[in-house]
Amino acid sequence: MFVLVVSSSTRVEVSGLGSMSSIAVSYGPDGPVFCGLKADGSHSVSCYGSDASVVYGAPSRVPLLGLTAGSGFVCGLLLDSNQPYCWGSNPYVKMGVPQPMIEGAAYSEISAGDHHLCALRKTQVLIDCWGYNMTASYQHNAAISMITAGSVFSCGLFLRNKTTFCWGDETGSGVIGLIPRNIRFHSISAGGFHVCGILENFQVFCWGRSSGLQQSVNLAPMDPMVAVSGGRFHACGIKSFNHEVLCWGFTAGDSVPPPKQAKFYEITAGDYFTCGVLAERSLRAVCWGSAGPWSAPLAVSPGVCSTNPCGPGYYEYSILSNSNSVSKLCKSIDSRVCLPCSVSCPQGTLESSPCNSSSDLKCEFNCSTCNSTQCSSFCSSKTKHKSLLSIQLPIFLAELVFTVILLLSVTLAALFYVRYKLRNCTCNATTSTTNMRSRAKRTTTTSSCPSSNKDSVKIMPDLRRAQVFTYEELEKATGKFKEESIVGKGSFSCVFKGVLKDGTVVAVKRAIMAASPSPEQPKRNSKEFKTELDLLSRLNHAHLLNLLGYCEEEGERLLVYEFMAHGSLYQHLHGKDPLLKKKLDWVRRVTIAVQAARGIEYLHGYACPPVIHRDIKSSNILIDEEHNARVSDFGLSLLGPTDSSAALSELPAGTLGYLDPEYYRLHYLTTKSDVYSFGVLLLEILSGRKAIDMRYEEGNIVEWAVPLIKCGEIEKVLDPVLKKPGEMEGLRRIARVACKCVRMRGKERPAMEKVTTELERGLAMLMGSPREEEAVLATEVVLGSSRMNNNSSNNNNNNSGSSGGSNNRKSGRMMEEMMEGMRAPSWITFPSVTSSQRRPSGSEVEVEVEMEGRRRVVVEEEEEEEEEEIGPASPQEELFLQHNF
Ligand SMILES: Nc1ncnc2c1ncn2[C@@H]1O[C@H](COP(=O)(O)OP(=O)(O)OP(=O)(O)O)[C@@H](O)[C@H]1O
Repeated sequence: MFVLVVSSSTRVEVSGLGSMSSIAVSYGPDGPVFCGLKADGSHSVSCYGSDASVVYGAPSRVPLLGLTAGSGFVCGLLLDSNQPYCWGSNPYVKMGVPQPMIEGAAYSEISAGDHHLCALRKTQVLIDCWGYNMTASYQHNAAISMITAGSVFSCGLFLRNKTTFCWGDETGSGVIGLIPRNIRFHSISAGGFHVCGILENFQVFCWGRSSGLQQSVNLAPMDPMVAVSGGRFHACGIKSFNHEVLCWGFTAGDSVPPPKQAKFYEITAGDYFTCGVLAERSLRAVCWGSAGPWSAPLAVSPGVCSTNPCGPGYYEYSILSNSNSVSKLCKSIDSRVCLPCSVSCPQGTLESSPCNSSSDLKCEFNCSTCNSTQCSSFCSSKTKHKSLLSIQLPIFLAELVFTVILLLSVTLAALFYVRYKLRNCTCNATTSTTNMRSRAKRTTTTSSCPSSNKDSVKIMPDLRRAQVFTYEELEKATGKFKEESIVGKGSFSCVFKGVLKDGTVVAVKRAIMAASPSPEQPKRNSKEFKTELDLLSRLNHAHLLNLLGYCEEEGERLLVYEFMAHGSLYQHLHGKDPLLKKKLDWVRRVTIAVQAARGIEYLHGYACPPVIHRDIKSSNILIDEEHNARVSDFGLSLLGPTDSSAALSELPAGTLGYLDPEYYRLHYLTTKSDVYSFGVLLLEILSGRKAIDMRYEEGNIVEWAVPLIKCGEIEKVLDPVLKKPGEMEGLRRIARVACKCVRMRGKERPAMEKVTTELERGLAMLMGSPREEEAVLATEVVLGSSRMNNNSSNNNNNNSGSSGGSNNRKSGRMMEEMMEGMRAPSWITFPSVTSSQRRPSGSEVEVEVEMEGRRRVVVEEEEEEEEEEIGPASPQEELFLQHNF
């Protein structure tokens, strides 16, 4: 039966910049993060977004009652002890349980502002606050029903007389002086510099100062609301009439509007970003506003669990799961989520069943007074349905059976045909592999990319290598994309581990999709998906992540990669397990750096036109089963101009801390922007610190490490968890090259090939090579296992005895042994596959180019790069860095 659940309600809900809810949005310099309590009764939290300290710091196994968030941090109310627990980073709020914590204190509600957190004691007359300008206990004479926090202030609502009170910093907001003394509220929700409340007639009233903005947040719409939530300069509410969201106040230019015609149970706002739980069976969360993740691939609880019975005007939320049992949202049997009842049906509809303790009011169209197309189609389908049942049912059933049989036979025939075709394909596998290899070989040998004849040497898109998977196959492989299969999350995607039918272990990257067809985000996801698919199917290198296939079905976009058993370098350096970091000794770290450098060098030097990755960072360096590094995540990559020294004018994209200042400031993008990011990565590897880590006085790794390295104090930079190596020269060399990579001017940074050479020498010294110049070769054998073209070295390499695949494998094993501490007895040098392919610098070189079936020799000249010392940053540059990082 058609059921329409709409209309106004007797109860109101609030959650805002910092009110407690089942969902929360943190904001701040590292971007917004959405966190939500899962709808599976576990009370565990999951977070999605760009601020790694919030996303990865979330206590996913600790049960929480509710959430609130501020600038760069999220806090949950612990289910067991009723004390707050915060994670993320904020200089004013202590992460973990905030301190000082009064022994035995138990709280019923928490609410966070920009840099503070307040909690209402269960006794309801005492509020404890922690953080910027607010650390104190506030005693009241009357019971308080709820609290909420704005940017630098907090407010509460008295239970009995329903008036409000606020405290904290009045500057900028004026909320304290402007409190409406005689107005009674159902509830209140503070935003950045304002407070909005729902009056007893369900209309919204806001006060505060809107900082001179034209779209004043104080001008709330007239529509009655069941929930309201305040952002920095805006507020959003759920309309009581149809549960759709309405936002008002200031919105940034690039803002995604709230989804149209979507109904919500709950909403919460960050600063310029708002999220809500959809009032549908999926209980998905969707977000809108500026930046951020646009939806979360999990069901989120529509409200906070309470031990109190749902009073009059509420109904207990329950939903039938697939197995027809009621799915549980709360851990304890005595707890429940109470949602407000709708009290009347919208115009043109009639009440079909009233709100009771277990279900909301249900309405359906009144077929006798139909005046909308929606109503007409509902009524006509109802009539048709009736007549079908009475007259046409037997015919309909016969037709149905016939169609099913027909479909089954067609499907079976198709299946047999595909199987037959596939059986025929198996014997061609070697041939196609050989073809692939020869294609890859061509890719490498066309490295010089001469501008005179650029079209003829371009790598043509070749999507044949990427297999097309069906959604069903990947769903099966990942156990229906279950939570336990998630191995990582990015800002716009979730990565799942999966096992294909043939036993291949794969990583499946699933784009997090916007529920609303907002103009910007789906385009962006789709663009990143296409870029990654297009680039990865053209590129082939031992140190680039291999794409196995993709699936694009009904709006789902999935990429399938080789599975990287040891996760990302970020997880090793900054993950929860400190042992992982310790295990990554100097040789392993530098090995990973060399391998990543090789992958990037390939993108810059051999792909034609060159590829600029634009998002080099430790979470995009993955580590495979054999501990080899692979560069991943080509979603932001761009094809550069054929002349690799020329620049593109692109709006900056990437990750803060790794972004090239020249690109960030001037939108001047060249391959040297990747060199800058790689320099930051090198400093991260050497120091074990994050690119930006606000726990330190100097939070920016470049600002902190470069002066120390330049003063010769490299020991102060090296990761304290590792013992200093006996021979420091290798690491010194690497630190120096890192400094060169992060020079302010792109032109002054070395090209990737130089960086790789320097790193290889550093690694050789670290491993005790007697002669640094020779040492390069030994590492290349380990690191440069050229899966792409095992024999391509023959072109330029005279010493071909060890360049074959088996020798590579053998030497790879030997190196692995060495890396495991079982070093080979003496220094071993092998001719290098990779260096022979590399475009040499500083001399006249001959590069063989194969074009249109003909071979020709291109003579290329390159200038020797000057090895100048790193000059100090100019005052303007320093100012720029301080300002931006
Ligand atoms: N092929 C893979 N094998 C194993 N783990 C993977 C694989 N690809 C990605 N991951 C894991 O998933 C995480 C997320 O990857 P993803 O590329 O989506 O995002 P990211 O680069 O970390 O972040 P962002 O998208 O914000 O730049 C990675 O950091 C890594 O831990």
